[in-house]
Amino acid sequence: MSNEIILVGAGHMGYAMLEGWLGAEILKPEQVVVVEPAEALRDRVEEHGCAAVSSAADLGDDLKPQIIVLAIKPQMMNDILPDYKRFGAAETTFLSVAAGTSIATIEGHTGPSPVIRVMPNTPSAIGEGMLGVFANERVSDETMQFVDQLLVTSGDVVHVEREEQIDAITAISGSGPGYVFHFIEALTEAAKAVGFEEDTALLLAKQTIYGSACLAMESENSPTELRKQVTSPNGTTAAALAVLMEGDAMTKLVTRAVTAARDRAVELGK
Ligand SMILES: NC(=O)c1ccc[n+]([C@@H]2O[C@H](COP(=O)([O-])OP(=O)(O)OC[C@H]3O[C@@H](n4cnc5c(N)ncnc54)[C@H](O)[C@@H]3O)[C@@H](O)[C@H]2O)c1
Ligand code: PRO
Repeated sequence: MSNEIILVGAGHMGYAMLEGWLGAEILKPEQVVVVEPAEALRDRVEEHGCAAVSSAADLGDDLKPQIIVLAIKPQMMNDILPDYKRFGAAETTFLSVAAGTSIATIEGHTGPSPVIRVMPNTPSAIGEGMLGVFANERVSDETMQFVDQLLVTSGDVVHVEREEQIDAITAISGSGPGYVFHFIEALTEAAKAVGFEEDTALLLAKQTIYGSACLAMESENSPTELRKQVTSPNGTTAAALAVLMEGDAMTKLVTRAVTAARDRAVELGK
């Protein structure tokens, strides 16, 4: 079996994953062909030694890829997928990272095909991603093993049993970095409000989130226990948490946000 991969879209997500795969030497540059209309983004992948073309029409007639990675916007799927119909109903597996787009939508264009949905996140760019995976029954064990090998170079991988769980993963870990970056923004603004310059405020916020995330990963204690260890009775943390936890405010707000993201993923799939 060949390991040839066509990567459709080398934007934020497509490029982040490609860098991980090449960096971990799971793939050699000559095994990947990238389809990307933006010239600057083609140049970027060509610097890694990958071939890059601007449209599917420029792909060779004799190409028989093992995997086509779809890293394009969900709103573009219906326009772009017909260009890949010729690879459908063959040995090619379609791997989509698009939010919302269902396997049924993809097979609507390609015909019955092996399809894997992966929901990565942007920390995949530095190998610290969280990735959810769902594969249809047409995906062979051999291809799934190979794809898992690729995906672990981007971070932690969980397989889910039902396709709709990918929408829920999208709302937690797919979009999650956006929530965390917003919390960094908020903490930075708060640091400025209590008197720090921008640079120091940003450092205080980023290192606090980074250190806390590392401790949560490394410690055997739960986040609840770790929170209690920070919180002296009648102390400073207690004063702040009284604001954030009043009426479960933070949990309710985050749950509303996650539900909105999950609902949007469902909507994008329609
Ligand atoms: N960015 C994230 O955090 C994230 C996380 C998980 C999943 N995703 C999913 O990844 C997908 C891509 O998102 P992104 O953030 O990388 O967007 P992006 O805009 O950075 O990348 C999309 C790329 O597709 C290219 N493109 C447009 N038309 C094309 C065509 N006809 N053929 C090939 N390429 C074409 C664009 O030039 C662009 O570089 C989306 O479906 C999104 O839901 C994104
Ligand atoms: N970025 C994509 C979006 O916002 C999908 C998850 C993260 O739609």
